[in-house]
Amino acid sequence: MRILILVRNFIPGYHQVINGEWNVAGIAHRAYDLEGKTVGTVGAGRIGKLLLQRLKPFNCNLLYHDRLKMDPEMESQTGAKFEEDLDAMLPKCDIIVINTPLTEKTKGMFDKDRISKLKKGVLIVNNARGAIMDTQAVVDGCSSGHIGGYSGDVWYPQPAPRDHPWRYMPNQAMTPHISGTTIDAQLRYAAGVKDMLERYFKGEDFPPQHYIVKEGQLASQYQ
Ligand SMILES: NC(=O)C1=CN([C@@H]2O[C@H](COP(=O)(O)OP(=O)(O)OC[C@H]3O[C@@H](n4cnc5c(N)ncnc54)[C@H](O)[C@@H]3O)[C@@H](O)[C@H]2O)C=CC1
Repeated sequence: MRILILVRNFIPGYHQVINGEWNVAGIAHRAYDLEGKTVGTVGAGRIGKLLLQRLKPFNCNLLYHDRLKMDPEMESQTGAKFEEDLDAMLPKCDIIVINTPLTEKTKGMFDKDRISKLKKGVLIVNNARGAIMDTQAVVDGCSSGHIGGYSGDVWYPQPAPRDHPWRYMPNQAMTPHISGTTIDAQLRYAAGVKDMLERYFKGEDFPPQHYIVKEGQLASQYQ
């Protein structure tokens, strides 16, 4: 949703409607097709893989960077190419989507230097964690136009204070932290919590993917 909102320049069109305006050229000069664009995901775990599957019908050139290569079946199903070197992948991307956890390694991953090496006009979607970005570097990139659009629902800190600069930078399509909180998702959380509590009181282990810390050790994807 956020990729489409940015690539089609949706938000200014929505504001024109509210403001009683009608200026098609004012939207179109910054609107593009998603087809044919290079989209790279940083992180291809559960969400990154679902994203690649959903992007497949848009006929993009799909790239992914992760600590781990996906299984060959998923690679051939999505057509996504593995990029071992993050800094080799990023400058190829028209659109970058961040899907890694916040860890000691990903904190501040998108700093001024890294952003300066991205394609001019790059679109960035970050629903992962706000602190993966250097806040001011994103503001500067959006203000200069080096970043063509930034969208996400995660901020640092949260709740975002009224004077958080991402509220006021140009070309942003931000929301509060809403991605995981549909009514359907809340039913899944409730069922998941019930299942884990039942297992806990029976003295059973949880499914391995549900551990964040086990016996004092962070799960590998958070290290
Ligand atoms: N905005 C929201 O409402 C939500 C945000 N999230 C965020 O999205 C993140 C991803 O979620 P999932 O896909 O479920 O997690 P996941 O654990 O399935 O996938 C994370 C992937 O990131 C990779 N990774 C970790 N550190 C890396 C590094 N330094 N370099 C490259 N790759 C690295 C891991 O190998 C793994 O494949 C979560 O950690 C969470 O922060 C998740 C759900 C809702």
